[in-house]
Amino acid sequence: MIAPLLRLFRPRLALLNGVAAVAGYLLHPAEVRVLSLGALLGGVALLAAGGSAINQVVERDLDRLMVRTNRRPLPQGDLTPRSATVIGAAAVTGGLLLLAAAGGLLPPLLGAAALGWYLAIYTPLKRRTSLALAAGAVCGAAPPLIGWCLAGGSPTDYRVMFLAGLLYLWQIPHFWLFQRRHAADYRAAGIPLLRPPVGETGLVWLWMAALTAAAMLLPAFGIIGQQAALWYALFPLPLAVISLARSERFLFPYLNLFPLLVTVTLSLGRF
Ligand code: HEM
Ligand SMILES: CC(C)=CCC/C(C)=C/CC/C(C)=C/COP(=O)(O)OP(=O)(O)O
Repeated sequence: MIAPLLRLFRPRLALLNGVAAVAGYLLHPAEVRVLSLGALLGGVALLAAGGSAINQVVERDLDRLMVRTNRRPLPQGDLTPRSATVIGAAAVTGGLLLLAAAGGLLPPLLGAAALGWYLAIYTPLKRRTSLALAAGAVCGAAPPLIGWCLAGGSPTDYRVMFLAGLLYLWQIPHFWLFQRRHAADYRAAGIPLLRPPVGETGLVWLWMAALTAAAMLLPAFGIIGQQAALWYALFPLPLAVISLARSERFLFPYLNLFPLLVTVTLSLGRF
C-alpha cells in the first residue's frame, strides 16, 4: 500500500513545495521559530500532496494514456476515485490545520487559495491550452508567500513579491524542459504542448537569461544581504555558465534543484 500512496502524493514534489515555503519564512527578518518552521514545511507539503492526490482523481483518464503516469494508483486500480479523494482531503485538512496552528488564519487561507487555483484553474485549463502553465505557475509561486506570512510578514511586501516572482519564472523552464522530454506522451493524451514558434531552444535560453537577471535583483535590491556572495555563486554564475554553454543536460537537473538552492542560501546565518 506504500507504493501507491507515494505515487499518489508525489512526496519529492510535495516536499519541495514545503522547502519553497521555508524560503519565504527565512527571507523574513523575524527570529526563526523551529516548531513554526516544521509546521510550515509539513503543512505546505501536505497541501501539495493532497493536491496531487485530488489532481490524479480528476486526471485519471489522462493518466491512463501516458506512459509516465499510467502506473499511478488510479489507472492501476490500486485505489478507487473515492478512496483517493478521501485520502487527498485528509492530507489537505492536516496541512491546513498545521498552518493554522503555527500561523493563524492567513497562511491556511493562502494555502487553500493556492490549492483551489491548482485544482480549479490549472488542472482544467491544462486540457485546453498550453498556456495553462502560465496560470498554474501562480499557485506554484504561493509557497514562499505562505512562509513569509507565517513569519509575520505582509503578503504585499515587495521582498516576498520578488522571491515569489523568481519562483514563478523558474517554473516555466522547469515544466517546459520536462514536457519536451515527454512530448510523445503529452500528444498521446491530447494535452496541448507548450510549443512556442520557431527557435524554441532560443526561447528557453532567453527565459534562462531572464531568470538569471531576476535572481540578481534580490541582492541588488538589498533583499538578500549577508548571503549575497553565496547567492551569486549559486544562481547567476551557474545559470550564466549553463546558458552560455547551452547545456540542456545540466540545465534540467539544476532547475529541479533551484527552489532547494534558494532555501539553502536563505538559511545561511539564520540558525
Ligand atoms: C504549475 C506549475 C508546475 C507544473 C506544471 C509542474 C509540472 C511538473 C511535472 C509534470 C512533473 C513530473 C511529475 C511526475 O512525473 O510525477 C514535475 C516534477 C517535479 N516538480 Fe514541478 N511543476 C510545477 C510547479 C512545481 C513547483 C512549484 C515545485 C516546487 C517548488 C515543483 C517541483 C517539482 C519536483 C521536485 C518534481 C520532481 C518530482 C519527482 O521526481 O518525483 N514543481 N513538475
Ligand atoms: C501551497 C500549495 C498547495 C501550492 C500549490 C503548489 C502546487 C501543487 C503546484 C503545482 C505543482 C504540480 C504538481 C504541477 C503538475 O501538475 P500536473 O497535473 O501537470 O502533473 P502530472 O502531469 O504529472 O499529473
